[in-house]
Parts: sequence; structure tokens; C-alpha cells
Amino acid sequence: MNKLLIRGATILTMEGPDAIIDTGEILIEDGWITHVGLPGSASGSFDMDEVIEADGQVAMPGFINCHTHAAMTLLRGYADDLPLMKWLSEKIWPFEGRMTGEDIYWGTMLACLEMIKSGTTCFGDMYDHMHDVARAVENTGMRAMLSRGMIGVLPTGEKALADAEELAKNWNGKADGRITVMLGPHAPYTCPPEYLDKVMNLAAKFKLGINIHVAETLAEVEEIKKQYGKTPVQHLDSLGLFKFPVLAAHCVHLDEQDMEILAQKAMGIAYNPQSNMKLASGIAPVARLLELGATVGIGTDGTASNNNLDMLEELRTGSYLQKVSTMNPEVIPAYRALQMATIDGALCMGLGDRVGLIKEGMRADIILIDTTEPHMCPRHNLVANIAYAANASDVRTVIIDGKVVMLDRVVLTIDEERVMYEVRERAERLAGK
Ligand SMILES: CSC[C@H]1O[C@@H](n2cnc3c(O)ncnc32)[C@H](O)[C@@H]1O
Ligand SMILES: [Zn+2]
Repeated sequence: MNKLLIRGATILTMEGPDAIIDTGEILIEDGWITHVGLPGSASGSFDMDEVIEADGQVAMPGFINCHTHAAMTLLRGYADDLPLMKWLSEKIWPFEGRMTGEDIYWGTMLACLEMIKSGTTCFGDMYDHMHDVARAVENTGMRAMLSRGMIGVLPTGEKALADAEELAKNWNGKADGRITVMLGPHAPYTCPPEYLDKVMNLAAKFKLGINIHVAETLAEVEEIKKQYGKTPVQHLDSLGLFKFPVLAAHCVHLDEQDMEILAQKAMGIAYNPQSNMKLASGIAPVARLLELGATVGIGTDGTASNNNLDMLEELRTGSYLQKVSTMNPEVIPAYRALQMATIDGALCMGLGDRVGLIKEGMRADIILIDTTEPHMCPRHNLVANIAYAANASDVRTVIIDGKVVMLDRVVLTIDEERVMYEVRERAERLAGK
């Protein structure tokens, strides 16, 4: 049995706003959290394989980015300052059409590197060549929910369904259980009802959830209303999609009925504030969705519309944006924002029984954040300091599934120079330079 002890940290368990243990200990055995408590309460350090001394640091669950397209690191800075449809059809899709599986592997490696260095331990992905995405997840030690993006209106729509089935057969539960699989029909405007029927048949056959972009722009809502006489959410509901566990990304333009449907029937909603701001898509009505009882996690979306994968930045923006759009500073307070970026993100992807809390019986996805820098001083409120003042570079150590993947800012599973070299070369070729 492998035993790892984290000692001396303030533990922000995320089990409740007051569930904070000063100078505590976390014992991890074979990747499981087996003890969380006060100093000296674990069995002693003499028989540990590894002890991490974490004085001056906060231990909390790793961040969970519940919506991204990891390999889009290759497109970072390639197409900016455009609205969604123009951005996709004129810039993104032509570039993606030139990408190989190997390009996607290296793009995902870079995303994993960036995520680990900013405290993300788990991400939800939708893309093509998912076998190569899965290889990157396996090699870096990250946890991920993977979905093959499927565009039903393209001639490749049938192949995408076959790829999704392969992904489920080959990778669901693999990499020591760190990889799970969902189906990824891209959006109601790219997947007609007959195609979504095929997706639902597959979901039923393999007992999979569904990851889909929904109601991202006003143009989408108008288009779906014109074609089907219903809002995107009501259209999907009438097709029976919400009989499956659905993770709905964006959900920016919703009426009250849409919000009730999502709150009652969706497994989760991925809120992507920075991407929605940058593409000028709008502001998701998250404060109201939360009032109605919806489960809302936070996603960065891909780095062509963000342009980074920094969850501390994202949760802060997400909170501030709701405050300003409702003109109410009380909505999404600091602790709520951290919940959305941890346990609620896990729930959105069906992983809430496994990760998102520091609690006995959960897998150990834990980050250590340095609290000794000037911008974290004084400590009136630790939670506010993390949610509103911390930087990605304050994340010192990252543990995923009980394995140390970054120790004191050295990533142990990735050759940083090699990854950046590969991505630079490939990005230049793909951009036609
Ligand atoms: C078919 S794989 C996934 C597909 O989604 C594209 N994408 C990236 N960001 C967005 C977004 O905000 N809305 C819709 N589609 C998006 C990505 O480029 C891939 O082609
Ligand atoms: Zn997306």
C-alpha cells in the first residue's frame, strides 16, 4: 500500500463554509483519502512512503474545469475579437480541419501542463481524435471526462458516432479510473433531431451522459425557434434528451421555462463566463439558475475564446459578472464560487461521488496553495483570499488520484520544454506560416 501524508496545511475541505481545519493532516492510502484531521491524528509519519510538509499552505480540492476543448491551445491567439459563428466558420473550423491526431495529442499535453500549473486536477473535454486526448490524460496523470464532439450536419457525422462508441469501449473507466466518457453532440444547430436520436440510442446502449453546447448565442435561439418553434432547451427537452444525464454548456439565453427545465432535469450546467464575454455571446443567468436549484460548474471553454485555462481567474470573473449583471454584490459569494469550481463541477460530470471534496472515502485530488505572498495578506477571510486574490502561480503542489504530479511548482509527469516546442512547431504549420 502507498501512503502519503500532507502535514501542516490549513485544510479547506469544501464540505461547508466552516469545515476548515487549521494546521491539519490528510492521509492518502492508495489514492484514497483515508483520514482528514488535526495534527497528530493520523497514524504517525514513520511508515509513510512520502510526507509533504505544507506549513503556510492551504490544502483544498483541485479545481474542476467542466467545459473545455483542451487541444485548442494550438489556436490560442489565432482568432480573436469575433462573434461565435464567424469565429467558428471562418477561422476555427478551417484550422481544425488541418489538425492530425498527433497535433491534438500535443495540444492536449500543453493544456494539461497549463491546467496542472494552475491547480486544475480534472477537466471535461469535447473534441475530435479523442484517443489522442485520452493518451495525453493518461500520460500526464490528470483526471478527465472525455466526449467525442459530433457534428451531425457534416458528412463525417456517422463516423463521429462510431468514434464515440470506440471511445466509450476503449477508454471509459481507464487510466486507473481517471478517464470517464460522455457523448458530445456539438449543439442543437449542428445536430438535427434524427441525429440526436442516434446519440440517445448510443447513450442508452452504453449508459453514457451527454455533453452539449446549448443556447450560447441569441442567433442560435432565433435559428432553433425558426426551425422547430421552440427554444433550444425546450427543443432538446421535447426530443427526450434530458432523460439522460446532460451537461449543458453555456446556457446564456434562457427564458424562465428553460431555466426550470435545466434546474429540474439537467445533470449540470457549465458556466463559461470569460468565453461568453470575449465572444460577446452574453451573460448566463447563473444567479437565477442557482435560485431554482440547478447544479452549475465552471468551465474555461477552449483557449481560442478565453484565452487561458486558469480556473482561479474564471471563478472570480464568474462571480463578479453575476454581481454586476444582477446589480447585487451578494450573489455568488466567495465560498459559492469555490464550490462551483470544485464539487459542483464534479457533480456536473457525474463525478461527485469521487472528487471535489477533501473527505474520507474520496479519491485524493488535492492542491496546495501558498498563502505567504503579499497579495494574500492579511488573512481576515481565507476563502475570500483564495477566491478573490490568489493567482495561478500560488498553486505549489498538485496531487491527482493520490499521485504527486506537481511538487513545489515542478511538474513531474510532463517535459515542459518538449511540449512547448511541439506546440510551437505544430501551431506554425497549422496556421500556414
Ligand atoms: C466537434 S468538436 C467541438 C467543437 O466545438 C468547437 N467550439 C469551441 N468553442 C465553442 C463554443 O464556444 N461554441 C461552440 N463550439 C465551440 C470547437 O472548435 C470544435 O470544433
Ligand atoms: Zn465549448
